[in-house]
Amino acid sequence: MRIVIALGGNALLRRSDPMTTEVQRRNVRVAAEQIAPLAADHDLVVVHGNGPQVGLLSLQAEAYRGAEPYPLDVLDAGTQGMIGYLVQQELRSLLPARRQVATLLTMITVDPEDPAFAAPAKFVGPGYDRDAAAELAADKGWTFHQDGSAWRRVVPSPRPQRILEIEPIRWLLARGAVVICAGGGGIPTMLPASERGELLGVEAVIDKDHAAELLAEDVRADLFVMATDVDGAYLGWGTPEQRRLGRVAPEELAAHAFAAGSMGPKVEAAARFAARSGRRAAIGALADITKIVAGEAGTNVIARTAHTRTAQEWTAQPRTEARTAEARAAQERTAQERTAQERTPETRTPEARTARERAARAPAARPRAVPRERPASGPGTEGAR
Ligand SMILES: Nc1ncnc2c1ncn2[C@@H]1O[C@H](COP(=O)(O)OP(=O)(O)O)[C@@H](O)[C@H]1O
Ligand SMILES: NC(=O)OP(=O)(O)O
Repeated sequence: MRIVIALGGNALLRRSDPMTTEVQRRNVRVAAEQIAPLAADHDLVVVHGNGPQVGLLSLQAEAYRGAEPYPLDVLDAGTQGMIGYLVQQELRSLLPARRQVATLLTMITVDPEDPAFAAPAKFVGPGYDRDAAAELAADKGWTFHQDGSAWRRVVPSPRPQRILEIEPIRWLLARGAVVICAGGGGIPTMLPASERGELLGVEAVIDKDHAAELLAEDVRADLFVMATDVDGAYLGWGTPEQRRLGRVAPEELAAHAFAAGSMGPKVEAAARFAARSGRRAAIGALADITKIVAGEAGTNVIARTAHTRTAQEWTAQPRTEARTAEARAAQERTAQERTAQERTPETRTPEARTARERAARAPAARPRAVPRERPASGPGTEGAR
């Protein structure tokens, strides 16, 4: 089987854990011990979260006054290296020497018009008590939402559209490597308005469950597993009546509400994958990965209509390729429109040309206008996670 496994950032750094390298390594080792035995029989792609880690890097960046803090896209890239390194190292230590493990920096495109830019919802960094969160919000202009009993910073989390490195990911898989990619949901990236324009990083953190789902479709995974710090998706979560879902169809999940920024994206990603692929998606505890793969643990999302999906439908164009084709067609249309405008005498003036060029650049320029949640005045008082 080909399996995409998404490891939760909160599972790698649990809320009660101190945010140290050693603690993360210990948690990564738990994950690696679960994943390594699967590598003998399966193609494996590992995606990791970065919520706690990217927030911590941001706090550290804010503490140094000698330079502008690094933007979130750069910090996202940092977490791909940092966490990817730990996962790669721990897996290599457990796998036979001949089995290659590779971590790939992965950029994923997002839509500048995504409504998520106006409604930050992705939890990052440590948890605070209410007063400490209010102080940081006032000091740095950050937004905080309640996450369980703690308050955590939230940042925009636009939907992933296209995985720019999908080809190298497939090359590595075809050569038998265990691939660690799309870490932290990928580095959010804006496509240029024209083929030759520059790619731009975006101040955001993509949800790694949505990114992993896109990836699972793009690599034609047989199974998509989201491993986190709970043993499944619960109905009535946090109430005395809470009940874990065992096996469920995607359309049944749509009838229930799940928490935005945590279980919500997992449930949505699982339902989407199961419905589109006819294959199984599962949500469960990091320590249970082997059992989840065997279908013996977690919340398993399986389409009722799986048998009606033909192999031909599932082998049709993957989403990233479909988006690429759409984007190319849009670029060609824009180029044709521009050529037509240039042929029109009244648009040939320098002013008209400048306005047109500005308009062409506008979508790509937008992410720079996404509020940078700053300024800073030293590190905040952190509560326990
Ligand atoms: N309905 C629910 N069922 C189970 N867990 C839930 C539910 N609603 C919210 N949660 C929370 O979701 C968390 C897992 O999501 P998240 O923190 O985003 O995980 P990760 O970072 O590991 O991907 C759990 O620790 C739990 O506190
Ligand atoms: N990027 C992301 O979704 O990270 P978490 O899994 O840590 O929330």
